[in-house]
Amino acid sequence: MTDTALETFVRGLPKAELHMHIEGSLEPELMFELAARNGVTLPFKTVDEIRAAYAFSNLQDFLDIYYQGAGVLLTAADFKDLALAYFRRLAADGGTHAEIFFDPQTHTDRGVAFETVIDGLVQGMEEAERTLGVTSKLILCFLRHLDEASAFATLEQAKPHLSRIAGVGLDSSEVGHPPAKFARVMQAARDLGLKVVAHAGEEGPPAYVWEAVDILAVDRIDHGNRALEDDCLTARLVQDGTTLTVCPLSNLKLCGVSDLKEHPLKRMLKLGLKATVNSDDPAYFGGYLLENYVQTAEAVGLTRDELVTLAKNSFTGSFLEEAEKTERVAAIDAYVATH
Ligand SMILES: Nc1ncnc2[nH]cnc12
Ligand SMILES: [Zn+2]
Repeated sequence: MTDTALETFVRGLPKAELHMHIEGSLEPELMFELAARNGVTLPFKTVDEIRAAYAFSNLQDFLDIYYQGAGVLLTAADFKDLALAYFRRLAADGGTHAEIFFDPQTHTDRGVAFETVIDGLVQGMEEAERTLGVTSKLILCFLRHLDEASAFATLEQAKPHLSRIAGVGLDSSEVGHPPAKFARVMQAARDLGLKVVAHAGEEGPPAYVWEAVDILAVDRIDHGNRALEDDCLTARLVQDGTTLTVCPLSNLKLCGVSDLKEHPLKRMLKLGLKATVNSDDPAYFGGYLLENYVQTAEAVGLTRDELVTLAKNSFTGSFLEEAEKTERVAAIDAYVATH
């Protein structure tokens, strides 16, 4: 396939995104607009100055600037605008469903009410479904650099809103904060009927992926790249059919791989792992969903069949109802039969 044929094919392929932090979709332009609207002073004067600051050598480098950027989000309207901007980009990329992460502690710790965050996001999600036909679910992430008590307090705040939350996750600084630190709060979330996911093996060792699997009994692993260092763990993930939400451009920007050509996505598929493609924090990592597919396909030489597998995995690995998954996969088959 030529570059444009590849892009056209993937754009038309129905796809879900399962790993995207809504705060990580805050583009510099919207950051300035919200800063002006809310009277927040940014340490940058121009959009170009912000983009120039997006040179990271590891996860922590990125997180420092990402938490600072989120400081412009104050009202429900801000969260709604943020969500809608993301859904418009996703729809333009041929995305039809998203399961988005949000980090309540980033906001409640600076005095923004949990309700403000979730009300705004849900308004954006509802409008996106109405106007763009994009469906979505919310995954509440606990910040793993904070303690268990803070995670429990956040789960308590979430209780009146459980009908709007599909699951809980673990994000932020991985190394030094293993999944076991959150075993009890993740179990409490599961007891409330929530799905459980966790970032693991992004920078952390295979032992953290084992903990996510054995201690948290996760429904999906977010990233999972370093699981490949352990054959036994890889075999377990294949056997369990665990979905990995892989984020190639994020891995490149945070120096998990030094060149996209070295990205393990194709290897994961060949090993039988149920990998998906995702953008993680698209405003910071230089590409939304389509760019992640296309740039990775070009770099590692994904076949048309592999692209179709990735798109199907994004629905079968989602938290949609089984009947809905079947319909979404049928839509992919219908597209592939005619393109
Ligand atoms: N890639 C990532 N890893 C961990 N925490 C995050 N929060 C936002 N993006 C993240
Ligand atoms: Zn992430």
